Amino acid sequence: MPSGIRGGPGRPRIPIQAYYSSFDGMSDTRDEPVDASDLTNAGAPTTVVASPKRLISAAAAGDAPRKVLHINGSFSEKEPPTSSHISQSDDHPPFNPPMPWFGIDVGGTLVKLVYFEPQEVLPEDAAEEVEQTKVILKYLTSNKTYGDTGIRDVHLEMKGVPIDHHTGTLHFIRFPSSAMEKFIHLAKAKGLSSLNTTVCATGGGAFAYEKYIRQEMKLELNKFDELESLISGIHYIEQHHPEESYYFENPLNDETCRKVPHSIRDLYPYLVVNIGSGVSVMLVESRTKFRRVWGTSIGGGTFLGLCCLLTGCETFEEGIALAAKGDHRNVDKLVRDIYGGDYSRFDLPGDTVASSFGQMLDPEWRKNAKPEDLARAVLVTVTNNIGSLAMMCAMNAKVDKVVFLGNFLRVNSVSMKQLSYAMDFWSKGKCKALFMEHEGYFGAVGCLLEYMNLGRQNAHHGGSSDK
Ligand SMILES: Nc1ncnc2c1ncn2[C@@H]1O[C@H](COP(=O)(O)OP(=O)(O)OP(=O)(O)O)[C@@H](O)[C@H]1O
Ligand SMILES: CC(C)(CO)[C@@H](O)C(=O)NCCC(=O)O
Repeated sequence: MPSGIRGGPGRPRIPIQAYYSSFDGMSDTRDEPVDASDLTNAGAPTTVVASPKRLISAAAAGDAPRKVLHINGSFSEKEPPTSSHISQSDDHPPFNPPMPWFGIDVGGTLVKLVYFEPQEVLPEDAAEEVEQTKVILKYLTSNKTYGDTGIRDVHLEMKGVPIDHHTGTLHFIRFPSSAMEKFIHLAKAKGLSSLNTTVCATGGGAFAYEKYIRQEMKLELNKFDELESLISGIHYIEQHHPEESYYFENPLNDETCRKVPHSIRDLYPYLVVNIGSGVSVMLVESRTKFRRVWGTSIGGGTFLGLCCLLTGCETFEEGIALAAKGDHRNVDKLVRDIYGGDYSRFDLPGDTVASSFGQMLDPEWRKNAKPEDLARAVLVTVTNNIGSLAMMCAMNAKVDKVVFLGNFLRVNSVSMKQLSYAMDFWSKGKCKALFMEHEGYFGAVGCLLEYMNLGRQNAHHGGSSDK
């Protein structure tokens, strides 16, 4: 069986279309059909690739395969192969996809770009590619900000990490999705489109900007499912960053609260609640098996949108800073505002929110509510709603670990602590809220892994949804 091709005995197979290209020089490819029903006959020496452009850059790098197998289709209906199917120890020859090596996740609010800088000396005979890559590398790594809105999260950088046969540094960069067109022009100006490369992208924007990217940059675009990328990114980062996941001990006590590292490796099953613009909830049952079980439109975008509307703030950071010093009790109606105390019969303490924004029907309360109180009330409303949804999904799936991710949690310890407290309170201590340091970058990491695998497989499939 050629390296990277996995079927797995007993799994249902669906048709695969395949053909060989004989490769005799810089631009000569000839297609020969093969019997795709028996890939074990594929013969040696074969490398599986996705893009004819790769052939040309492989020739430039001096590692062109004699024959190339192009595959369209899936390997199995139930378990599509992803980067996570291919372990670091797979016995296959080193494969170098064209540089630069990055994955990009174009979300509803933010674009996340993860760039892999290899430690190794780049091959001499790919001089042009290397030179251009160096220009891009220098631009990315010598700056911490790009234009008006691009930011490199230096504190998240990961050094000495392996991807496939390479070791290097992962850089984490983000900018608003509204700057996507500007980014495309900047990338073009930095010479990205002159490289023989394929761009791998995930997130809704990979679809929305597909035509524009193809037109402007004349690059091949490979789109990957955002949730599949997210899950494989989680597995990868968890494996290579020792204190990635953690929980909060004593979340609501400022003096004793502390972050406690807690690995989620092989702790299946667990829920992943990704809080981006909207919220997706996934049940992860094994390294290769997950499904989207629920979602809600009341997410990070809701917080930011309502916060801008109610307080006049302009940025997420401003909104979070306001919320941090506000008091939601000046806006929300509590159980004790209705009962005069606890509603003991059903275990509802008096300080539980009975009605979010419930005091705002009174003109006097409205007059007294400060912008920071309103910001806090929006944050509490959105966070509580996500928490109770996560709790119901956890109960339904009978899991006791819920991993909360997404950029809504960036610089937002208020929500993380509140989620920790709420999960613990509602589950009577049975359910634990976990968090991860690389918050919103997992989709982009998964996409990078797909890119690094592009040479060995050409699969693109999403998880299922049973909402
Ligand atoms: N600098 C920022 N600018 C805007 N929003 C931010 C910023 N930092 C954190 N956020 C929060 O993160 C959310 C976006 O999170 P994330 O990047 O994970 O999702 P997305 O990919 O843009 O959205 P989706 O997955 O729904 O398409 C915003 O809605 C906001 O609440
Ligand atoms: C549409 C996506 C998946 C885009 O990332 C996300 O914003 C989301 O899960 N929104 C919630 C949609 C819903 O299930 O109601």
